[in-house]
Parts: sequence; C-alpha cells; structure tokens
Amino acid sequence: MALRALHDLPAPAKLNLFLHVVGRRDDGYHLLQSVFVPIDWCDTLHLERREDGRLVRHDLGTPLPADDLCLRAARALQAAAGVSLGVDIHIDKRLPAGAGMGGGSSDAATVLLGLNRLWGLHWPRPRLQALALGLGADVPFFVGGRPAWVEGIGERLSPLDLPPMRFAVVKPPAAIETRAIFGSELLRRDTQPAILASFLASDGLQRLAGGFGCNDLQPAAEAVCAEVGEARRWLTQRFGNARMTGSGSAVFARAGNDDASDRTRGSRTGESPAAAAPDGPLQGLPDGWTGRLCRSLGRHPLLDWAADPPGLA
Ligand SMILES: C[C@@](CO)(OP(=O)(O)O)[C@H](O)COP(=O)(O)OP(=O)(O)OC[C@H]1O[C@@H](n2ccc(N)nc2=O)[C@H](O)[C@@H]1O
Ligand SMILES: Nc1ncnc2c1ncn2[C@@H]1O[C@H](COP(=O)(O)OP(=O)(O)O)[C@@H](O)[C@H]1O
Repeated sequence: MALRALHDLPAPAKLNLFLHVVGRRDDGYHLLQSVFVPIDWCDTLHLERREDGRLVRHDLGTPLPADDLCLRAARALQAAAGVSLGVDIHIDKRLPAGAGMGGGSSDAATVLLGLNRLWGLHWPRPRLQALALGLGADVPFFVGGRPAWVEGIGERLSPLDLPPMRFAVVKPPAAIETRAIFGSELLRRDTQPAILASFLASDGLQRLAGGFGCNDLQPAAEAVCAEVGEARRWLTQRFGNARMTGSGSAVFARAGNDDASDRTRGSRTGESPAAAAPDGPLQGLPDGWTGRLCRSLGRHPLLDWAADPPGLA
C-alpha cells in the first residue's frame, strides 16, 4: 500500500572538523578539503503525500524564506523523477541559520531522502546526490549520510569511520552569509592539499581528534563579525580549544569522546562544569547566544532511505 505520511524526520546539522581552501574553479567556486561530521542538533520535518501535485510548506517554528531549500529540493526531485504527486512539508526549524552548520542543506537532504520513500521512487544514493549538488555544495554530504572526507566543492565524498565525539557548539546572534566569506580579500586559497590515503596512513584519525588543520574561512569571518572571535574565546576558556564551522558564525570545541568514562570524567577530575555538563543547552551563555553540547552521529538516521550501489554500502 502506498505511504501517506512520514513523521518526525530529523535533519541533523554538521560540523567541519577542519576546512581548507585548496584552490578555485573557473566559475568562482572554491575547491575545499574538509572533514564533515553530522551531529545530533536537528530540525524536524513531517511529510504528507498530496495527490494534486502541489508542494506546500508549513512552518511550525521559526519562519523560513518563501521559496526555501525544502521546496526547491521537492520541486527538483518532482521534475527530475516526472512524478505527479505533491507533498505538504511541515518543518520545525531548530537549527540556527547562517551558522555554518548546514541547516538549510540538511533540510533539503531530508526532503530528498523522505520523498524518495514517500513517492516510492527508489532512487539510488548517487542519483540523489547528483541532484542534491544543484541545490547547494553541502547537500550531497547530507544525502551521503556518513562522516566524510570532502573534496571538490562538496561533491567528492569518502566516508570515514570516526570515533564517537562530543562537541560544545555556540552560535552568537549574528548570521553570516556564505557568499560574503568566500568573496573576502582576507581568504587564503592556497592551502597545500592533503592526500587522503597518506593522511590515513600517518595516524590521520588521531590527528583529527587532536585538532588537525584549521578553518581557512575563520580570519575572514572574524573580520566581518566580531562575535565569531568572542564565541571562540568563550569556548576556549571553558574547553581549551575552539574553531569555527563552515563559513560561521557558529564555533565549536571538542568536549571529549562519547564514551561512558568521559561522561563521568568532569566530576572526578574537577574539570570545568561546562565540560562535564550533560547533553542539551549550554549554560551561562551571553544573552541572545544559543549553544548545545552535542554528539557526533556515525550515520544519518535516514541513511537507509537511499540504496548504495553494490560495493559502496
Ligand atoms: C562553506 C561550507 C562548508 O561546509 O558550508 P556553510 O558555511 O555554508 O555551511 C560550504 O562549502 C558551503 O556550502 P553551501 O552553503 O551549500 O553553498 P552554496 O549555497 O552552494 O554556495 C553559496 C555561495 O558560496 C560560494 N561558495 C560555496 C561553496 C564553495 N565550495 N565555494 C564557493 O565559492 C559561492 O559564491 C556560492 O554562490
Ligand atoms: N530550510 C532552510 N533553512 C534555513 N535557511 C534556509 C533554508 N532554505 C533557505 N535558507 C536560506 O539559506 C541561508 C543559509 O542557511 P543555513 O543553511 O542555515 O546556513 P549555513 O549555510 O551557514 O549553514 C539562510 O539565511 C536562508 O536565507
């Protein structure tokens, strides 16, 4: 029997553990190297099938732009698949926008994965990812559904088996437009590319955990938005490390590994209360800031809603 609705679909945010700009394409897009990790700070979507072909969005929380990425994703898939069905998309927007956390891109990916199921399309993952790239450079990663080493403008993905990690993530009030940061004169675009195989062979995963690399977009973001530097200092004081994600303005710090010993560590060692705090909202943030203690996700909760070609699963 055909599905009528899919409820409580998560759209997780991502963090860029490092982000290097290694070149620029002729069309102006920048060539990146980065490790992207999904985290458990999410928007929630509900999809209800429509027989009349219309695509309608209903905002349950913070209002979104009229023709947002959810609608653009649904429209692109409807046209490419030649389906006459439509959808009501109900979205509870929880992720801060203009944060570098990929919220809009993740919403688009959740719509693609959800409609793949709701409309009974059974598209394989690479076909969805090719469509996703037309919606934004970050969208193929979320359709990919695993922590990944990311190259090109975001379309070349190599899944990584990372250990579970915890992060403190802080978003100051200011939002940053991605385009503005990539256009900055302060941006260095010539970081030496690493080779994934050599990186992994030389204890790369451990170097990642120890804070490998940097975010090349950070100096440009701190120059246009002082709050990025303030957030970095706030987190560094409490966790001893902090770095911007994507094009900002959110900043994150490693808050230990996600294992049982780590969850009790703070009380035993006298570590800062923030580092020992349970998951959920961070305490003591300046007015207007949002922040949470988050866990990395080893896989997107909807990963299985697109099939991998044999050999890639
Ligand atoms: C910087 C990153 C890193 O994860 O994340 P965010 O900060 O946006 O989350 C992404 O590469 C962003 O991806 P996304 O947000 O999907 O970007 P898009 O909508 O495709 O592009 C917005 C604009 O940014 C610039 N852009 C984007 C990606 C890229 N590799 N080079 C660019 O020069 C282009 O000017 C483009 O017009
Ligand atoms: N579903 C959506 N959620 C959030 N922002 C969206 C969405 N659709 C379109 N946008 C637009 O994309 C911009 C960037 O959004 P977002 O993906 O949250 O940030 P970032 O690219 O910094 O991670 C927003 O300012 C908004 O104008």
